[in-house]
Amino acid sequence: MISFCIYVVDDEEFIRDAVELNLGRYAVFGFASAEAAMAPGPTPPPDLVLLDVGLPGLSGVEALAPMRRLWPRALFIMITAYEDVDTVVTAMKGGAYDYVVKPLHMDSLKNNIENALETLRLRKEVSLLHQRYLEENLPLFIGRSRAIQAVMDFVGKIAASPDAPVLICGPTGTGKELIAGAIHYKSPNFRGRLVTVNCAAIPAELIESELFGYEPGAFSGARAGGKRGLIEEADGGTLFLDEVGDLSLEAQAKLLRFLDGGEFIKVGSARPTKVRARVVSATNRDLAAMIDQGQFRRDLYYRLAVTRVDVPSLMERPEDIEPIARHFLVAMADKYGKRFLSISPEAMAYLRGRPWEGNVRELKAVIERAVIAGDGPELTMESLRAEPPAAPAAAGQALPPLTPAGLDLPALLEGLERDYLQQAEALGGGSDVRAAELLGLNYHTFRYRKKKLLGD
Ligand SMILES: Nc1ncnc2c1ncn2[C@@H]1O[C@H](COP(=O)(O)OP(=O)(O)OP(=O)(O)O)[C@@H](O)[C@H]1O
Repeated sequence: MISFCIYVVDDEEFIRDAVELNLGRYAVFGFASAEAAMAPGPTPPPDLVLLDVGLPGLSGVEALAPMRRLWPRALFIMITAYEDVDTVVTAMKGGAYDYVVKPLHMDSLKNNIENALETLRLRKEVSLLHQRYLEENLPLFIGRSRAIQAVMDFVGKIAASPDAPVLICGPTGTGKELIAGAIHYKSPNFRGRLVTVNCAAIPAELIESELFGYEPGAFSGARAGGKRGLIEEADGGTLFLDEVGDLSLEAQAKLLRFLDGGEFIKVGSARPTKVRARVVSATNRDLAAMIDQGQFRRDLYYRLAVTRVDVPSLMERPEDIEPIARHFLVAMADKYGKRFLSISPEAMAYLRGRPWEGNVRELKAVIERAVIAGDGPELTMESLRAEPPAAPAAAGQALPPLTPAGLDLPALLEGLERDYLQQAEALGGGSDVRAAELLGLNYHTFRYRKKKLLGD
């Protein structure tokens, strides 16, 4: 059971005594003035404050703001001598939770108090759930370098302000998406959804309807029931714009309008829709150079980069290679049901010396391949040098003929695409750039398809 501390701030002693007497199961402390309640002392900070409006010295309404600063989690019930609408409105606007009118009737006061305590109980429960949810969902971000520790400190700080936009910059495979997830799950926005938009993978002509949605019948080919846009899906949560540097100038202008007012107009609608979501964006492109070349809007950059975090390449933080390699060794051994306990000194020296153009993603692929190839318990040079595993040959199999029974073309095409993606991954030897080339795909489209069909 959660125990609560209640302050009664009233200059009438019998009111303080009556509340204390009636709420004996809580820790109740009485004060004759606001100043006395706020003075440093041995009493614990309150969860609930019953605050008389007509106090000597600072009035209850005047004391509300400094008290809320002092005890930001507490709830306030104002006590007024008569139902003075102006005073009550001012107090409620100032953040009071409720009010009661004198003369006090203990039964109804108890009701007001129990309601407030129920709200506090729910808040505490939500915060415990958040804690548990964090333990289950928070991505594990490994790294002992000062640069990565600074990134983690930053994530902890930014999480507290749920509306501030964040721009994450850094080369491919450095964990930008992981950081976006950490920002979402650590902030109060965790109650809403984390919606990821891969800006590079959505064709320019579709970006508007994907982001903003459309009304029924907005254009020919539109779904009969209309469509909720991704921004709306992120209401109350986080909108993660991955590869934001790939947005067309037209889409940039529309996004800017949303960032300026929190409002947007769905295709085919006359009314604006309002959404509150934190916008986290990421890019591995040089936005400053793109601004100079007129490919990225400067005004949009400033709106996105209210706070900015730069993630260095793995080569710039070589001290992270070892812990990350060990982390993936454990994860991959678990995934493939193998027993790997260590990495040989020779293999570790090799890992430290590689250029890691694909950064952590490439390191992960190399460890995964070595675990598949080796037997354990030590990861050796031999398993690191092993050829990439052969990809399934299903793509080469004959396609089923179309018969009167019909076939599921989307599923068939998806299976075919999955096979080719796996083959390209294996042939690319851990480099997504090479794998994309092998399939004649733009790198970002490859990454998007791979994430969608293969899960990373
Ligand atoms: N510090 C880290 N600790 C553990 N895993 C990491 C770390 N950094 C990256 N990873 C892993 O590496 C892979 C690539 O990370 P992620 O997709 O977040 O990179 P990215 O910077 O968003 O890449 P891109 O710019 O190509 O989209 C993921 O599997 C991620 O879990």
